[in-house]
Amino acid sequence: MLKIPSHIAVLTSGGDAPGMNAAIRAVVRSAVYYGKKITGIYNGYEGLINGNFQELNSRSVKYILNQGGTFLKSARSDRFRTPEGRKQAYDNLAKTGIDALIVIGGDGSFTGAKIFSEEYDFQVIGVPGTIDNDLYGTDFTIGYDTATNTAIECIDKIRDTASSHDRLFLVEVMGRDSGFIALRSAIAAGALDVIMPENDTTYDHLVETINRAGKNKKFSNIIVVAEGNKLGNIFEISNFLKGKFPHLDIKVTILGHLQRGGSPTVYDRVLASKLGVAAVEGLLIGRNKVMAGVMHQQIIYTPFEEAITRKAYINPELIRINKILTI
Ligand SMILES: Nc1ncnc2c1ncn2[C@@H]1O[C@H](COP(=O)(O)OP(=O)(O)O)[C@@H](O)[C@H]1O
Ligand SMILES: O=P(O)(O)OC[C@H]1O[C@](O)(COP(=O)(O)O)[C@@H](O)[C@@H]1O
Ligand SMILES: [Mg+2]
Repeated sequence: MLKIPSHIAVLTSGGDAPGMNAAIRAVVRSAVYYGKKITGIYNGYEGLINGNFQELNSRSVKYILNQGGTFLKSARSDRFRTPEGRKQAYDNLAKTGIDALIVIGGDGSFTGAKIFSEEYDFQVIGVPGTIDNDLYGTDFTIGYDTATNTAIECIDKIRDTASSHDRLFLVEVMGRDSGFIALRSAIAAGALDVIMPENDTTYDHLVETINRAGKNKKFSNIIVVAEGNKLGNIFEISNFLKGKFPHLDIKVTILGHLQRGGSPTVYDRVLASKLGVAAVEGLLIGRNKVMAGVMHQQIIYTPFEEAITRKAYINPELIRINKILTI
């Protein structure tokens, strides 16, 4: 028989992402709208284990829609990886009368959520919040659009100085195991090439690309490097290229955590609002162990198992387009 939850909890986990606040707001307001009790858990799974709970109401989430970060704070919790940690987490939920949980996070958070939900037969829904966009079951994750906008704002600035000095810049963007941020920012910023885990770039290919640029009289260039690429770290790549092209002035810039902050874009605010409502409505119709996502403009619920194990799709057409446009 379908058990409808009466008291929902929400937490943010893993790397923070712009738009997480908008998602929390949407969860809290829709829970209130449907007459449910709603509790915020601070510090992700660490707060779940420590009992760091706070009951929320619709006014608790005012003025956060446009704020980066997450007011509930986030954490990476080693204790939640242990059965003892998860037992403590369950005891705290049970003691507080919470009967459903919404986890806003990425692949790691959903792996933990799946294990916890199975261990304790606890109803859990995920909301994809990560700048990496590395989840199957949603076209965009919350934060990805803002992060790429931040990245291209920075790369545009690098472009100015690269052009003044006829330099080659290697720019590292985030993406622990994926090239989504790299590919999208490369296209938007007109980068000469992009090195990411999905395209197995070789040193030979890089040499060929730089030679081609020289022949086509492109004297200032940007190559976007995803941190998770398989060729090597950005300094190794730079040293190799310096050896091959001693006449080129080659510089390295690492954008790093800049990409994780800032006010969310309209796209991320709207996506977070849709997904926060979808998560609560999903719980109310009995969905469990699934992630709410938007694919082709439609809300869909994908089992955690698929969301974390199936590969999020990098569109090879974008790689082809970038090659054509940087001739
Ligand atoms: N195999 C696992 N078992 C239990 N918890 C996990 C597991 N993998 C990840 N988690 C929990 O999820 C948290 C967030 O995962 P992480 O990979 O850091 O971020 P994200 O969710 O953004 O991908 C981890 O710190 C840990 O507490
Ligand atoms: O902030 P930290 O802990 O240094 O982690 C950096 C990692 O987090 C990310 O920014 C986001 O990844 P997650 O959302 O999976 O946590 C990655 O791109 C990056 O590799
Ligand atoms: Mg992740």
